[in-house]
Amino acid sequence: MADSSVALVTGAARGIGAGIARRLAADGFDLALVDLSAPEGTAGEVREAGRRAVALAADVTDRDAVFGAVDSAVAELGGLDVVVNNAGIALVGPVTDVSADELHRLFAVNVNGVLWGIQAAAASFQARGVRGKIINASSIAGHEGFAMLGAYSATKFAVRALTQAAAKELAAKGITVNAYCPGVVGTDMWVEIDKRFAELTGADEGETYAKFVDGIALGRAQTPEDVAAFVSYLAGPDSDYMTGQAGLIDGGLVFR
Ligand SMILES: NC(=O)C1=CN([C@@H]2O[C@H](COP(=O)(O)OP(=O)(O)OC[C@H]3O[C@@H](n4cnc5c(N)ncnc54)[C@H](O)[C@@H]3O)[C@@H](O)[C@H]2O)C=CC1
Ligand SMILES: CC(=O)C(C)=O
Repeated sequence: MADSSVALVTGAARGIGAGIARRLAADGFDLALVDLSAPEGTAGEVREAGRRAVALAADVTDRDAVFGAVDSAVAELGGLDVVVNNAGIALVGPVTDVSADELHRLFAVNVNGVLWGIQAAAASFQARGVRGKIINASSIAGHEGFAMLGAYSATKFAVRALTQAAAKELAAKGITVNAYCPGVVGTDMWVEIDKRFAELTGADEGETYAKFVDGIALGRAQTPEDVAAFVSYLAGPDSDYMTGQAGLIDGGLVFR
């Protein structure tokens, strides 16, 4: 990888996005970090690792804001080679009860946000003649519909569809598009999922998380670093011949 490679990561303030930022910094990338509020903490970690970082506030549901973040990354860091559309939210509840407002918000973040990121990345790569890489957050829930996570699962299936179609459309330009599909990662998102399961089903707090982790063949919950190691591969030259894939990285939970 060239010394000046730049990656942009959305949802970089915490959890998997922060883990990806730390890993890509260790790989030698400079980082543009995007979240609802500028993720200064993660940017500080990247700088401590010896790489340049800019922290940008943008809501991924806002197409103009996403294009603006990509433009800022290029302007402030002198280029952009990799875009990781990681930001996402969860929604727990039976498919029979999901409201129109909940569904609208969920799709706005998890699907529209990824689509705006693909569009902004593709436009920027093509304008600069960069054979860039676009990497999207799907999930085990993008390969299997999970009870109480049906609407969320639908958004992650949609991310796989966008990944496949964009890969086909952009291959001739030398741009690859892939997705990562984590399993049960011990982030704030899972704290919220577990709490909501408890409220809705009467399970004890911690019980749902423990049950999911129990199903993992490798016998432990996943860390952001486990996910980031796969994203590092997708962002680097070793994955140059891979496009349109949505790879499971889940410790052995969903087998496809
Ligand atoms: N935690 C898990 O077990 C799994 C997570 N994933 C996916 O990985 C991605 C990251 O998940 P986690 O780190 O666990 O989540 P998290 O909830 O810990 O962090 C998500 C980050 O995204 C940001 N964000 C949310 N909405 C945003 C918006 N509209 N614009 C900009 N930033 C926004 C949040 O502020 C937060 O910093 C998500 O797409 C999630 O669906 C997939 C499979 C498993
Ligand atoms: C949060 C998530 O994607 C699952 C299924 O754990």
